[in-house]
Amino acid sequence: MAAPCFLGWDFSTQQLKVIAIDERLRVIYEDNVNFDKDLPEFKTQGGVHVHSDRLTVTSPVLMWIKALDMILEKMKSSGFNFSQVRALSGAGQQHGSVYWKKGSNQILKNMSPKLPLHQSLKACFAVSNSPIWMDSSTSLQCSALENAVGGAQQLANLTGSRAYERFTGNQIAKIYNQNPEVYAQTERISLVSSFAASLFLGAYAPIDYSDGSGMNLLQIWEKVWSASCLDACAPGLAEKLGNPVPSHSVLGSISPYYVQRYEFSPDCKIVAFTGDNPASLAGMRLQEGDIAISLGTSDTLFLWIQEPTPALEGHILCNPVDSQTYMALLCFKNGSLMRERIRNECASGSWDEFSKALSSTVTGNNGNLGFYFDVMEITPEAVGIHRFNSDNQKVLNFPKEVEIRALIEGQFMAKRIHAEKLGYKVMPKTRILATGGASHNKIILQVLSDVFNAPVYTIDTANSACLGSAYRAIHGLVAETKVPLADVVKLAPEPRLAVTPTAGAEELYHPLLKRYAELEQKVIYNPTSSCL
Ligand SMILES: O=C(CO)[C@@H](O)[C@H](O)CF
Repeated sequence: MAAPCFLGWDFSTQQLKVIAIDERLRVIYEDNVNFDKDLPEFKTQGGVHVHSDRLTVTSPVLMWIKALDMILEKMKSSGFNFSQVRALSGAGQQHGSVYWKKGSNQILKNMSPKLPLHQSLKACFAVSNSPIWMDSSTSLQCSALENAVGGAQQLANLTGSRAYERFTGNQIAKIYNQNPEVYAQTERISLVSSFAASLFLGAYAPIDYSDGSGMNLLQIWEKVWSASCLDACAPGLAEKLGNPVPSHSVLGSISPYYVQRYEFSPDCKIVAFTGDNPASLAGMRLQEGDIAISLGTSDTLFLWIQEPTPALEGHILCNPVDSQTYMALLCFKNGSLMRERIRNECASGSWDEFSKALSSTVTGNNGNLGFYFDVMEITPEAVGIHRFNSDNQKVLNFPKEVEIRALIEGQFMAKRIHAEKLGYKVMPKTRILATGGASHNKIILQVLSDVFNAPVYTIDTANSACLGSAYRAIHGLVAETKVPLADVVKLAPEPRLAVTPTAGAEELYHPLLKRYAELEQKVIYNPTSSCL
């Protein structure tokens, strides 16, 4: 009898990835299909089409389906034993939407195992090019939605976020506004995650609470669709969405299509798919009190939050591994490119020199504070470089080593301030899980640890969404027993402790954090005011 295994899928922007793990969580297979390289007939760049208006961004839904056909054939040719798969789950890029044409549920249910998926499903979509998270063409729909529910903060209180152009409700509203006949032909609207789950289920799969939190449509407290939001976007929308489900739900057994064509076991269970960021939270095995910080081109924070306070920045989502709690997502656009520009100007382009300069300056930088936004920042909405001395006077420049510390301390103080605005509380058991380029620099991590007064661990998250999906496949089989995901995956490799807080740092940063928050109000972008 072949040893049981579990599959995790990730339908991300640029590629389709799959990972197989055994019962001891060891990776026994992984593969990917790169949309640009392996499916050139779709002529995508980075997996997407940016339209001529520079605002509309879509991906061909048949490309995603062909990628699945391709990866399953690759697995079959490599001799992968599908019969050993006990359960599978997956992730999809958040916010993207798929529009199934009337009658498609029947086609899904009766796919012939003699044909690849894309041949059976090629006529199933009312919209061939799905809007995805990089789209920003729905500002009118965003304003209409916020007005309909009583404003941006009210919408955030209801759905966890103010209106964002990429969020699915606004995308659906645009399609209804611009192509009512396409909307009328649509029997079912899926997210990328629930669309992918539907392919394996052989029927329409429900949207899970966590990815559903990225639509501006789900009441995150009651976990039901908000009637006022649905009505503001399009008529009869509830029926087209179906009812949302807890993210750990077992949706059913795999479609007979896969049993007959690939020899999956008929008992292989499908666990609800979710968004890529919620799946990454599972893959990083975040627990209550943890903060995951991805230090990349943009810096992203994932937070596990018990009692969130939705704000006009950031996003509160239902937690994918514990439906009684929440997760927050904060994105800081000025991340590594900002750090590299200051490194080039103040440390001759050398990270060693940058680190030496950071080590040579005192914690708290003698009260000098800086805001560094080469591009329009989204958390908060601000742009430009703003420096203040210890008397809160604006200054035009700092000495190079002071500039370097002001940049790093400022970036991390902003993260703590905005995390706490969303309801996060730094607790004695708080761990920071750092990933991404800058997480290899211990001098930078020491500042992070001091600002948060918490130990910093490093983890490799290259496949976190895929791995998190495989973990969630295991968890889904036992979730009804209320076993937490952390217990199910305790055999996974532990994060590595990198640095702990410097004694006295908390007392020093406490007043600085307060000053930073006050000064931030002065630099926030106000198109009508003269420059500061
Ligand atoms: O828009 C985002 C999150 O809100 C992105 O991280 C997408 O999920 C990437 F696929």
